[in-house]
Amino acid sequence: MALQVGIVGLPNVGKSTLFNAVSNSAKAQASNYRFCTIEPNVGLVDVPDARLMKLEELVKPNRVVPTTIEFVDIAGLVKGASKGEGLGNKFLANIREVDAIVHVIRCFEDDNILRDEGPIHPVGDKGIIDTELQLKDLESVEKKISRTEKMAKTGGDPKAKREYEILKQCQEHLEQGRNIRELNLSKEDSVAIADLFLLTAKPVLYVANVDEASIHTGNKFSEALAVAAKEEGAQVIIMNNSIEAQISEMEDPADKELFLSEYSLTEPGLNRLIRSAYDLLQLITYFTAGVQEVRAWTIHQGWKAPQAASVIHTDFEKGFIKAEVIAYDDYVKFGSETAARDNGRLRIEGKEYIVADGDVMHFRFNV
Ligand SMILES: Nc1ncnc2c1ncn2[C@@H]1O[C@H](COP(=O)(O)OP(=O)(O)OP(=O)(O)O)[C@@H](O)[C@H]1O
Ligand SMILES: [Mg+2]
Repeated sequence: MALQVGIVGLPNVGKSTLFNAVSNSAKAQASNYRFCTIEPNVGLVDVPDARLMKLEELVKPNRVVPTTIEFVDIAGLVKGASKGEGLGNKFLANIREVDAIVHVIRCFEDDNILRDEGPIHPVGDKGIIDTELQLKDLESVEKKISRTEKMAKTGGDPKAKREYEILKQCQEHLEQGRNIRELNLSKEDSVAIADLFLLTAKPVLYVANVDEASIHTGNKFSEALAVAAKEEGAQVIIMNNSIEAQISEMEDPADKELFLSEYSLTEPGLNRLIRSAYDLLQLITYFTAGVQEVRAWTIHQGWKAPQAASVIHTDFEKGFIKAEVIAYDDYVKFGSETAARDNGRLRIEGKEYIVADGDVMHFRFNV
């Protein structure tokens, strides 16, 4: 289950620079870390997780497999993109099925970097992109309304009627220039629009792409953006995409350390971004740890043990018997599975167990 994140924004705001940072950072890792470019604009990267490194140290496995996240870079959207202006429209389809959106906003001044929208204006820029995504969604909603209208109005099916009501509600909301995610539709009601993959229903986080001097403090632009983002309960990550791209190009870890310390950074901003995307999607990680392989797996918060097992193999879910679980902290405290077991810290859990972030799991199953 690779989580997919789509990068959107106006032209020339630093989207591809961010994407290159993402792609390079994976390439520059040790050889047992994977990178593949699925398409020129889709990059699969490892999710940085210090716990995985710790488990590697303790278990000394043949290989370590992090969990991954996919980034999709699209061409800059311009005003009118939803109606086919610019290149963006063609690519909007690419982000239909992403799980979350990272919206990059230019928060740096540089006269050499072309900008068609006048002085730097993060909130205005956010508005332009929001509008394009809303118009695109409106198109999808209206198409479905015209498809289902007759049935909802003439048929006696209450489900079709309810769906129609929700669609109308979405239409009205979009026409008012608002995003679908604000509607907070119930799980049940979301079903009515699930097949539309609405862009403004997806969770969003903002990257304030700031100038070098502002990476720790932010600047007046990122502050204005933060106010607007707060209104919609969204997070803003302050970073400098050019610096990120430079960090990611360095292959020698010592060079990287030095570069980071020159900027008084303890880690790349990219790590913060990836972790925030994880939180945004309410994902958690559990581990499997054996001498062959130490591996991180991504699941949704609240998943029970059999469902968690299914990301390894569907047979694990079907034939699930029980799970042996050691909390990450216990594993580290006692240093090995055996020691944790000897100290009574290995639990046997059944089908109803809700997996916790960091659990080290071993599944027993029938085939
Ligand atoms: N924080 C920053 N400070 C200064 N320059 C930056 C910063 N981030 C990116 N740039 C520069 O801005 C230019 C545009 O960046 P990039 O190509 O990543 O934009 P883009 O959003 O992908 O544009 P497009 O929509 O045209 O694909 C590049 O020259 C890049 O080096
Ligand atoms: Mg680009």
